[in-house]
Amino acid sequence: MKALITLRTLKYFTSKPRNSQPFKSILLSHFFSAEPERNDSENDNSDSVFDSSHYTIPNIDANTTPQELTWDEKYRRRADKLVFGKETQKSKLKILREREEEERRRALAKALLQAALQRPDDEDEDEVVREEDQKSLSVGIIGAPNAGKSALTNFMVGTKVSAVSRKTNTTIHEVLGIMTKGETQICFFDTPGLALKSNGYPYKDMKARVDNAWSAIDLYDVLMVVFDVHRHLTRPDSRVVRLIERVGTKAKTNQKRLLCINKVDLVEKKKDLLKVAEQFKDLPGYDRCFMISGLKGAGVKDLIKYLMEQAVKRPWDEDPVNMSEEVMKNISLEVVREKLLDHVHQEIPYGIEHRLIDWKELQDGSLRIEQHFITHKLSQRKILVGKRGSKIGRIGIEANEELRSIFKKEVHLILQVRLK
Ligand SMILES: Nc1nc2c(ncn2[C@@H]2O[C@H](COP(=O)(O)OP(=O)(O)OP(=O)(O)O)[C@@H](O)[C@H]2O)c(=O)[nH]1
Repeated sequence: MKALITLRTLKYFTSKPRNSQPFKSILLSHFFSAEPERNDSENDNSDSVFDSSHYTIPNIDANTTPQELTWDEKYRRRADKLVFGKETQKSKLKILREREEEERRRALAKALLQAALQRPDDEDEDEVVREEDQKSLSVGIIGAPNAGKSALTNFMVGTKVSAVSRKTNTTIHEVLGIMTKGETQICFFDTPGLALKSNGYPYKDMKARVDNAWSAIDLYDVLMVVFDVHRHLTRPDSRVVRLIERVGTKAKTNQKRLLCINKVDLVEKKKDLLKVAEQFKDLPGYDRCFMISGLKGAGVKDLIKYLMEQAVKRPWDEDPVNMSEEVMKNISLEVVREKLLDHVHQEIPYGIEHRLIDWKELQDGSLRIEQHFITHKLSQRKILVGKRGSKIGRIGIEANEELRSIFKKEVHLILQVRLK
């Protein structure tokens, strides 16, 4: 009888709606971690590969309806009657129905939550704007490492375009983020963090990287300097003030420059913010100063409004409905990199080569993405792979789930850790 109850309980969970997968995931992960220990030799690559098809990933489709129970109701009633008697059978069925109802309620609540979280701008997406009506603006975002450039870009664009993490210099290349609203399209360029000496000029060893960033900034219609006000109030850095001053003194008459005093949410005493505003109020070369929190969104609406007003009549650079493949590829790299940084706390991610190896749209509309981490140290490979592939597996599961929700399609992510 116990066996029958267990069987029925298991059957209940496995016949639950698709959006209640975590239980299955727990089961699978338990089975996975119970695998016999394998030999982690240099040539044994089996545990260094994460393949999303081996894992169950929660379905995020809001329209998912609970699946029907697969066991025929007639046989269920007969079996329950024989085993439990009439009354018990009724109450068991009642419990099952209540659970189903609860699942349905949860699915509905989730769908409502998703609808509420959707940006109102999404309504504009299907509108076709004639080329002669289109307006464009290019915005370069510049600032000291960790100032919050990536978080602000992500907030404005609405998708993950840049890896956000607690470590500095996480932005490894320029990533384009696009915001299209009505007739206006704004392209954001996220520049790598600039490390500066106290005179406001770059260190020699960083020169190539920094020169790149500096030479690009003249090309933008608007240049936004992002500045971490919390850091300024707690651990002031003269290099950052010099960076702000230096950008202001660069002569370029038709380029608008903005100062974004960021992370205001971290400042407890608001009068401290006034002091900072006072300090920068007569700064030459800047058109506007905004107090914002790029992470929480405070003040970002005003900033976007200002940017929309600066847009000029010029055809859009990007198709607003379909993300260009190049942007999607960058997003896939950034999302995986962000998960890597979340799970590997040592400095090693910076020494590891991270490459997109394959990108294919499959016949069923899903995406097959293969990325490799390449290292020349066996010790680094071991850290990345984790015990019996647990670390690379976790990175893969989380990245896969996020990519599915960004691209709104099935993603088959394959990650591999290789030795050079
Ligand atoms: N509280 C708070 N934290 C923020 C805000 N903006 C960014 N952060 C955090 O600050 C850290 C750095 O943010 P990033 O967006 O990666 O900074 P970045 O300027 O792009 O950094 P680099 O890539 O190193 O140049 C992350 O931990 C963010 O979550 C903000 O407005 N408020």
